[in-house]
Amino acid sequence: MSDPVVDARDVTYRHPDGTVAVDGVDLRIEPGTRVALLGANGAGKSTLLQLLGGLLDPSEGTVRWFGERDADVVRDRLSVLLQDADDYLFNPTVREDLAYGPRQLRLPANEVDERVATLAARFDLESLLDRPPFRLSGGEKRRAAFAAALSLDPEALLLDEPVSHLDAQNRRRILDALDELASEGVTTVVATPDPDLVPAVADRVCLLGPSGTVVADGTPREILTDRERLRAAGLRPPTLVRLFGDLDGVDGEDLPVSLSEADALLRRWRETE
Ligand SMILES: Nc1ncnc2c1ncn2[C@@H]1O[C@H](COP(=O)(O)OP(=O)(O)OP(=O)(O)O)[C@@H](O)[C@H]1O
Repeated sequence: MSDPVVDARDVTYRHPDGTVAVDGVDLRIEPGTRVALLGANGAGKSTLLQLLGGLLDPSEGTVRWFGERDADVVRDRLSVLLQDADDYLFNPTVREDLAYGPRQLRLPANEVDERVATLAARFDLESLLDRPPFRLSGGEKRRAAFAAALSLDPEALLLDEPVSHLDAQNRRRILDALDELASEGVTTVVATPDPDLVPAVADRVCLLGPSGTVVADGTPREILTDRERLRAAGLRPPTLVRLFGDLDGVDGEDLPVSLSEADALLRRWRETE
């Protein structure tokens, strides 16, 4: 069996002022899985994502990536996209930002150009390639940063709130890209405070409690229909669960947690009318 993409054991992160942001987390992420780290603001999602991505060293515990103890050895196999797009756009043009990673890997020039062209087409960046990143809108920057994170063709992608504050079209583009990556077998980990987003991006949900611990780990259905547990974690159940869960006779496996499940349920009702 192949090594897990990430294997975190009893990981704790303490800020210099003593604040414990992540507390004793055990988390093993298998290749090809889609995981959501779901938690309220301040729950420790960003800190945990940075620990899992090797950008922060744990105060206690260990993290291994593909079986390795040194994150630098696997840097080109795993990309992390944090919330601030500006962190990923530091070259004079978008084109150079997309080419930066592949050049670092010393890929031949024609392959670098090919990767840039493919990413530009995938994220609708063609007309922006020769612009300086600081002349892009917020949504365009997010698309460019996402493309830059994919420029190394990583086996795993860890993203912090990838669709927050995006309009419907940009949101759709990012979600389509995540679907495509999943179908290619890329492992994705998405940190989000939004239970409504979870069914679109994950098959497994790690629910963070208010104090940096993982309080539940299960399928979207198991986690998103557990209203009590979500409330204890400072979150509201997803809209669909609140809407359909209050109707008589809709419970258990019938309760839709995704739009496609809600659509199927509505169709069944229409047929039996
Ligand atoms: N530099 C810091 N010094 C001390 N405590 C910090 C620092 N940065 C974050 N924290 C604390 O660490 C905890 C976890 O923060 P983190 O940013 O990981 O949470 P989050 O779940 O990503 O939140 P959000 O959804 O608001 O982005 C919070 O209690 C926060 O106040």
